[in-house]
Amino acid sequence: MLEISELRKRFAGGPESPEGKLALDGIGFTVRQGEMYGFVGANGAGKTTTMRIVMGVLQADAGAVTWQGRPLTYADRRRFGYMPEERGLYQKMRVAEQIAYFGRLHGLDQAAAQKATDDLIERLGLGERRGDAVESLSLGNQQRVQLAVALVHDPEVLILDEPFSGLDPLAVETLATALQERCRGGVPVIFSSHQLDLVERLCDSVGIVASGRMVATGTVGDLRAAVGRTLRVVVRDPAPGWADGLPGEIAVRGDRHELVVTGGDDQDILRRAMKAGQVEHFGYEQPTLTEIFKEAVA
Ligand SMILES: Nc1ncnc2c1ncn2[C@@H]1O[C@H](COP(=O)(O)OP(=O)(O)OP(=O)(O)O)[C@@H](O)[C@H]1O
Repeated sequence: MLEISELRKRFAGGPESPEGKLALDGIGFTVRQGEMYGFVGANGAGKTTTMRIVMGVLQADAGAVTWQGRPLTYADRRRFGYMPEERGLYQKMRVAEQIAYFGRLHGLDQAAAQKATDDLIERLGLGERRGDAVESLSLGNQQRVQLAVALVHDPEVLILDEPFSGLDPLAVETLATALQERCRGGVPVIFSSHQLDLVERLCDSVGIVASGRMVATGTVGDLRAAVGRTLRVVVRDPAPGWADGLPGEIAVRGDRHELVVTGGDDQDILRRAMKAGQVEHFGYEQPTLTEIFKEAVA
């Protein structure tokens, strides 16, 4: 289990802002074996800083990161797989050579590094590009190589900073499948993303961070329950003002009015909708992660 508790980090300021920037103000969450954890938040919320602290690239001012119940060491981190936000491939090096090289850096012998490289090249669909220099690859293929580099030493934990950004749907599926396989093998996976639909689909648990603080964390189910379900009503060609005073938001699309409410007497709303026009839809819906996110950071 990877446990991140009460991380605080202030970056030093310049002459214009001598107080600096408080990037993390008590970030904490736990990721268990075989759990896929989505780390989400607006730009500048503190996700990259948190991941860098976990990987030892940055030092926290306070707080702790523990792995299997004891403080994380350099040796532990060598067994982790990391995809940094700034990426980190040698542009002139060829794909297969590069993946094997990172395997060696993580302590694999030549034969093991070669075998892991061949497996990953096959698994990530890089076969035709194995002899090409990284700089000649598309963004999506570079990202596949970046993931291969993070996976080559069969890591105990995976920490991935926006692994899906800029990828086409096929590359997203390839990467997602590779991560799910590792997860099924018991590896905790943390990834940050702004693609909330993807996070909702892939992750067991989610952490929402805003201005360096955790504003929500738990399973998507827990977060849904906290927000509560919404009632969506679509009425065609209704009388004007039919929804006045109801506790929700109304959107007008052509001759259709869509009302979304989180409270109120549903039977009363139904009666009013039927009186106002033709009711095309009336039903409760679970909030999406995007709605949960908006509510949490509001
Ligand atoms: N080296 C640094 N020096 C000064 N401030 C920094 C530094 N690194 C990050 N920050 C600031 O710390 C805050 C958190 O940044 P961080 O990169 O962790 O956010 P993020 O959630 O990863 O954002 P994004 O989604 O845009 O990648 C931001 O206000 C950022 O400007």
